Amino acid sequence: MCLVVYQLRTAFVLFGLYQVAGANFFGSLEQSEVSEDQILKSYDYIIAGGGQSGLVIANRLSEDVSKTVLVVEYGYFNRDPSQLDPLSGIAYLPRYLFNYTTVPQQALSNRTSGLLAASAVGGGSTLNGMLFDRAAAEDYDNWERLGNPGWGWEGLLPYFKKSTTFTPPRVDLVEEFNITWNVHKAYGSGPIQVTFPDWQWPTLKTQWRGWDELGVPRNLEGNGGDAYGTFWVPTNNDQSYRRSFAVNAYYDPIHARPNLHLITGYRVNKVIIDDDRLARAVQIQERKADGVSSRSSTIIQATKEIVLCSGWLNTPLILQRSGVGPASLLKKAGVDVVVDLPGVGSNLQDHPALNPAYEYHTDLIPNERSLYTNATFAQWADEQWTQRKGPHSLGVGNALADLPLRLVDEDWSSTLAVLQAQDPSTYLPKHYVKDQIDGYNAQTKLLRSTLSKLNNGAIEIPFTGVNRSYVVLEKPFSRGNVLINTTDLYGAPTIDYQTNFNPVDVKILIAALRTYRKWHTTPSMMTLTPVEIIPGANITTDQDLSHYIARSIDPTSGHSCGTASMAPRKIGGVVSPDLTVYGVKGLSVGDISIIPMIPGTHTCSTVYAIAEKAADLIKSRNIY
Ligand SMILES: Cc1cc2nc3c(=O)[nH]c(=O)nc-3n(C[C@H](O)[C@H](O)[C@H](O)COP(=O)(O)OP(=O)(O)OC[C@H]3O[C@@H](n4cnc5c(N)ncnc54)[C@H](O)[C@@H]3O)c2cc1C
Repeated sequence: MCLVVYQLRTAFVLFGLYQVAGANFFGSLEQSEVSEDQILKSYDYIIAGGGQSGLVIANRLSEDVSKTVLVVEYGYFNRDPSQLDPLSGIAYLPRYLFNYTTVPQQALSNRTSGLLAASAVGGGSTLNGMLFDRAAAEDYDNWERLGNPGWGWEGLLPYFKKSTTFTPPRVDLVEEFNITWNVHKAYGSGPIQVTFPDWQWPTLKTQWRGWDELGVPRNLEGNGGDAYGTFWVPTNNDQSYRRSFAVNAYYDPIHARPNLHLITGYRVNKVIIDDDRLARAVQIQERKADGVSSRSSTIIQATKEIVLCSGWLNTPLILQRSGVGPASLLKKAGVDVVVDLPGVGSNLQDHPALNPAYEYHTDLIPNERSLYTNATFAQWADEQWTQRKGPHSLGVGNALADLPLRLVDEDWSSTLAVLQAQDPSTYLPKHYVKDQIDGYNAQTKLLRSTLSKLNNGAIEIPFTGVNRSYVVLEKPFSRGNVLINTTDLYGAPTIDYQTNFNPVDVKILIAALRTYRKWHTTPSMMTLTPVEIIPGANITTDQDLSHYIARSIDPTSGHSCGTASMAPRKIGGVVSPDLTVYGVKGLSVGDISIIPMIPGTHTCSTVYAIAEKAADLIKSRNIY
């Protein structure tokens, strides 16, 4: 009897959805996209945020045609074809980003900073740099060691593979540049296409030799758990070097599913949680250019689960507006406390990055500048690109040096000893309670052990055959936070990275800048006659280097995470290893916020794996 009722209900819902989707096909909205008037009163699953993780989870949950899925996305589609080209990865269009700034960063001469939080269908994957790498196995194993069974490298590898398909580049390029990879170890047959471009600058070979001469070991495949030393990294492009991302890989192929709805230009204001602490519905509201909506808000019910995928910035804000967060903050903001969960919005981490530069006086030709200085070469490059070949297929580059602390800092053991001797509360945000301090202690204990090993990186230096690079802090010890505006719940939040607040971060960065210089003194690099431009060869003392760092470091590489951290509740966690929010039923998080300790990698590939795993976890607890 129950089964019959269930089938009737499902058939009714599917019929309703099919009608709506059919109507969209002839309208201005994309198929599967609905307007507010077409939206149903209730869905099995509601996903807050149609960014990178949201679209993966929407795809997987709607595979079961008996389940209805609604995705609510604040941003809009970006269907401009140029957004698929490799160079789009360095032009972060402001209209697809949230427009907030941080509070003054105390350790950065009180500078404020912009931030990178995507606001578009496909989220970060729609505009990111497309470098497609993963961290060393050790970094994910630390998530598991922190108290998250199933989230180590072995637990994530099937999901890394499930999300990705690798295609080798042309053979002569492979031979000329000694490009290496290991399909079996790293890749599967998933929706995201990855490959190497059709071009590399000749100077890249010199740079590789420089790292060899410095004693940095080469790894054949970084994406198989060995992301340390030097290694090649593919980009998430298809074989015509077009961006392969959450929209064209996970959404477009299934956009006509009748059980899937997507509404764009709407904000999830909050989750409505009943007296039994069951998440029952979301309140959504139309977005307007000036941020003010003319319409009143609408409530949509979820019968199985609400999944927050609004990213590192907005997932904690939605939780806080819903009454889940630090009680003292919520009371100040006039929000009724549903669950006092101090970790919501804390534990913010990113990869602070410096951008030093050299002039190569005897650079190889052609080089990147040839595109502007040599008309014949530029014309040839343009012609090549009409066949989707040549220099324009190269985006952000494909080689990384991921340097273990021991190769960066001669004094590494005393650096780690400084950490051990620290009173952690000195450098943590002032509102941290005991559980959070205990959690931070657990993290630093793991990081001290990890950084004493050679199987992971403390500093990343991408090299692309050009004369400038980034020096990136992979495992920062400073922690920040994202807190709602207590006078206007939808106003600009308080965003504080506390970049370099812990002096150990500065110590490691100084050692890294010196290593970067040392690389330029190797015999191979000296053939380029490099002359330091930024920060400048006259900046040599620790004090001068730390001033340069404070003046110029960018607090973000676009890898912000940790603000709804997966960890035991007694050490400040927000979600359990099954990704459900502590203290609330029917509510989970499936995006980058759940990362407890930032991995030493660009985060896109890791987010695909998290979202794929999240979808399996959600399905497994909602079988009926
Ligand atoms: C500019 C930039 C460059 C990057 N470069 C690289 C790179 O080269 N390589 C790499 O590996 N990684 C890179 N990253 C990181 C990577 O893209 C992100 O870590 C990843 O996309 C995060 O996915 P997510 O699903 O957690 O969040 P997002 O993809 O950001 O999705 C969150 C979505 O939620 C929506 N949203 C927010 N609030 C609400 C609300 N209240 N209601 C409804 N919807 C809401 C947003 O509009 C957004 O679409 C970059 C990121 C950025 C921003």
